[in-house]
Amino acid sequence: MSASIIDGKAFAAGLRERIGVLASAFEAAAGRKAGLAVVLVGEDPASQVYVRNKGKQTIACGMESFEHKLPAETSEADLLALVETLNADPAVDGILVQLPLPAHMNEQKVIATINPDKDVDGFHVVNVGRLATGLPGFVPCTPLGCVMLLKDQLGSLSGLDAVVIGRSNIVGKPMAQLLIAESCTVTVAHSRTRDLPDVVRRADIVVAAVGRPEMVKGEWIKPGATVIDVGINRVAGAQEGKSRLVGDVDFASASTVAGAITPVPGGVGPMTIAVLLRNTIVAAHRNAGIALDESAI
Ligand SMILES: Nc1nc2c(c(=O)[nH]1)N[C@@H](CN(C=O)c1ccc(C(=O)N[C@@H](CCC(=O)O)C(=O)O)cc1)CN2
Repeated sequence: MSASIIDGKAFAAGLRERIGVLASAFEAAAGRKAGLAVVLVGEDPASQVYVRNKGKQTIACGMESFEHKLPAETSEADLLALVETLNADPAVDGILVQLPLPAHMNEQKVIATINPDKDVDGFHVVNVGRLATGLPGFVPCTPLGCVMLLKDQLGSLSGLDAVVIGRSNIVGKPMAQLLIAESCTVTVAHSRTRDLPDVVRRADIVVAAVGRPEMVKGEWIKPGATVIDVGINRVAGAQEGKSRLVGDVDFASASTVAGAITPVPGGVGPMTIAVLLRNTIVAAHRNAGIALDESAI
């Protein structure tokens, strides 16, 4: 292996520490804690773990956690009513509805109901527009976490060739916008891209967010490139009945060619919740009209 391993778990721990300091200062200045409301509909096991971890980490950082767990058969109207209640609650600075939602609910409609200034997931179309036009808003947590890791690793990203594999609203598209804002030359690749290995081979930065286990091979990677693996895929383990997590990148081969690479688990994943807490403390300051140097977090 030649690549250095980008330790997202350690970076996320450092970020949470900085947020903890800001959260105490916010409480002293505002006379209340910053508050994050997380809504879970249904019993998806992975979502239950993520929501539990969000609650625990929110409290550990000195913020207030409001958890709302609704049964899978909750009507869309009831969920929208809860979101409206949270929009109106001054103790709630950030609102997150855990995805995926049950099939009978329209995710876009639910997201559109969240007040954009409490949309700490950055999924509301107003925040999508703000990101695209360079206005202050909220940026989706996973791609913002990827950019934080990239800047920590490389310093300036200006002028670098970046390939984002995947064009989802949650990761691929905002990732491309963020890299453009960092003055990268960005290519967004997807299932219809012709000669993907050749496209990837030109990139100084590769962000893989396709949801296909170990799809990106070492021989696709330009020597010395920085590889960010957003994939979290559970596959069968070596032992019968056991599973293991792998990314969208074939770590074994890619790590012999890349200059730096994120592992799965322990790379991008832990950044998602840490950045959510970052967005929440930012929302709290904005909502309370208290100044904060957001670029320093
Ligand atoms: N409303 C939202 N829903 C979802 C989001 C989101 O950002 N907002 N992202 C994902 C799930 N997610 C947080 O919600 C999340 C995913 C992964 C991790 C993480 O720490 N992963 C670990 C491995 C965890 C494991 O063992 O399974 C890692 O990669 O090291 C945290 C949060 C979808 N829904």
